Amino acid sequence: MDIITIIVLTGLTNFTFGFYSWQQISNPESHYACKAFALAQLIKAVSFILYAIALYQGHDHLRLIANLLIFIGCWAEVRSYNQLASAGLKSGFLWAGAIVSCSVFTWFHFTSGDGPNNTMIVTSSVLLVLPFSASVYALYQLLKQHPASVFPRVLLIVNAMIGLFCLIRAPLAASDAAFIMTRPMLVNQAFMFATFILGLGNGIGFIGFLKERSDERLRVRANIDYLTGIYNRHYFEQLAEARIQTGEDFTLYFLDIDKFKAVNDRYGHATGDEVLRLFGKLLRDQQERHNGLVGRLGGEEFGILLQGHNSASHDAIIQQLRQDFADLTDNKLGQPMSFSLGACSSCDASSLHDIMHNADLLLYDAKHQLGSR
Ligand SMILES: Nc1nc2c(ncn2[C@@H]2O[C@H](COP(=O)(O)OP(=O)(O)OP(=O)(O)O)[C@@H](O)[C@H]2O)c(=O)[nH]1
Repeated sequence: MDIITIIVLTGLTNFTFGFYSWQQISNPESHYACKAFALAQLIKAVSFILYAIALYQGHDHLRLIANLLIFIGCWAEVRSYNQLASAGLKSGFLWAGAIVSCSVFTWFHFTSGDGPNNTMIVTSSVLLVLPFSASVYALYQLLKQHPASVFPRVLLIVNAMIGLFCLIRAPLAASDAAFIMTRPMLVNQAFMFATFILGLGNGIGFIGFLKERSDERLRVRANIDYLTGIYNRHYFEQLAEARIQTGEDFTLYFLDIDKFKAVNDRYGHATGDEVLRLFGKLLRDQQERHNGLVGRLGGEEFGILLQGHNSASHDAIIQQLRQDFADLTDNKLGQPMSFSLGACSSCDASSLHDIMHNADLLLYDAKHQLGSR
């Protein structure tokens, strides 16, 4: 395919992904790296279109502008990957990279004679190795953080591939004075095709990664109680049902904080929230220690599922929970708080519904006794 056609296609690809990413900036589920990525793609889109025009018309200064925009676009892309992976590359380094690349290229442009020539190809190839290496570094960090995701791998492969291509192209161009972009050479066509694949891979990899990330966040949010950070009722029941299906023996405890309304009334709703968070954290610690399952069932009512039947070990766990909750609330409010509970084991009922119903009745009895005291 004609090299100018490939360049135009590359520009259009960058434009498409840039436009889409730009629209995603205002999406609250998006990542802040989206802005740098969108800018990078749009800058590269403009640069490739200008480059195609410059080569077509033999316009030297337009070719210079297009090349400078490519450097800026590549460094902006490094910035987006750096933000996405929190890779720790300093902002000053990225700015310096862009400024040095543009300055060196401009100097060679004016000293290497008119028209496209091999010096310019060597210069641009060498200068592009640095941003691609920095991108590879940041994307490697991203891959380490998300080893199960295919998208960081795609990004890493296309950026490493084009960086390697630049490394190979530089000595090839240096050894051949006739090595110019407008000459229909296989290496040039292959390089531009690789650039097209890079544009495609970057767009698919970046947008795919953001989509995967936002899906995961939504999934977590749908299952987690926003205040306490433990599972919500719906997900708690789902996981408990799954344990029934596998035939696991367990005991379900319903816990309801006593006199909670008085905390709200006396100290305010924010303090009430903090007590709930604190209780949620205590339960989560138990979940981690005992491979249990905990959830907020609503208001100041919580569920804890412990493996096995009611036993001395369960009593010890509940006792520890009571003690920790009393100590923490005593410290915070100057009065120890407690909770009532009702329990039912999986061998005393045939369905989750019945287990929960029994536990609820026993909790109700416990509350009733507390009220009549
Ligand atoms: N701060 C806060 N309060 C909540 C939340 N959800 C429910 N509540 C409050 O929890 C209180 C529950 O009141 P009650 O059902 O009377 O419970 P209680 O005061 O603990 O009484 P007993 O259970 O009988 O000991 C109500 O005042 C609700 O407004 C929440 O997310 N945050």
